[in-house]
Amino acid sequence: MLEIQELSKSYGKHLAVDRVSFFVPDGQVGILLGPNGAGKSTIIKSIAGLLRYQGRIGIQGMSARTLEARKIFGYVPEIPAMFDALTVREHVEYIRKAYDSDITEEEVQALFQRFELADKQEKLGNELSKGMMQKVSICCALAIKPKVILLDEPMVGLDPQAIKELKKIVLELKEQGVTVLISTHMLEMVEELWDVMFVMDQSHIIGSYRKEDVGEKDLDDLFFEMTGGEKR
Ligand SMILES: Nc1ncnc2c1ncn2[C@@H]1O[C@H](COP(=O)(O)OP(=O)(O)OP(=O)(O)O)[C@@H](O)[C@H]1O
Repeated sequence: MLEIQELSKSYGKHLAVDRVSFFVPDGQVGILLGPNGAGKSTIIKSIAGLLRYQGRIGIQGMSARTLEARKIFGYVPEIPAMFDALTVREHVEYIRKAYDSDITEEEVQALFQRFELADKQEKLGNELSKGMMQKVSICCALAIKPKVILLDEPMVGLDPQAIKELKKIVLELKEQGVTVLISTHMLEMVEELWDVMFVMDQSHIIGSYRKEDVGEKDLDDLFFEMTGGEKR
């Protein structure tokens, strides 16, 4: 589970996230949906421990600042960061060791197969395309076998096959009871995945929905109603 209480973050005088609170239960997919600059990445980076913030972030009931909490969550940043001198395989190996993960070699190979990285395992970080880096970054986060996973705009830069695979993986994680938080500005990317949706605009959550309450209503209509925009 992921619990955010009164999270605020300023960059200098600019308040990027203003007293945001939300909760994603075990085995559910939460979506942070909003336009560019709404504050989604700032929330995700705060949860990942990359920023100083005000408020409380709980992961499985523990403060996100604790080592115990950090050991059980995976994070896929918006912009993947690779080690230039490590191969694809070594990236995953590094994470496996750092997190003392019990992921097996077979499971690592299965992940590489799913993301079409099996024949790229010996390529170095600085020899990868942007999309390949994104795939390695996803494999690294999954190699932790996390209880909570944060995916910041994960579909951007991925090819259609990888998007399909990632969506399948998100549904599998959900089945396993993992808590997933995905940020996106593209509603159509998460339509079949979400359980709880937090719509953000200008540093705030302006509305939240649970899938069971929305029923058959058109999500686009709800979203544009809330943000005051026009439907495409
Ligand atoms: N390092 C930074 N220094 C100063 N301002 C920042 C910094 N990072 C983000 N901001 C500002 O904070 C606000 C929220 O940015 P954030 O990246 O969280 O938005 P976002 O919803 O993730 O947007 P996008 O969809 O474009 O990734 C924006 O106004 C942005 O300009």
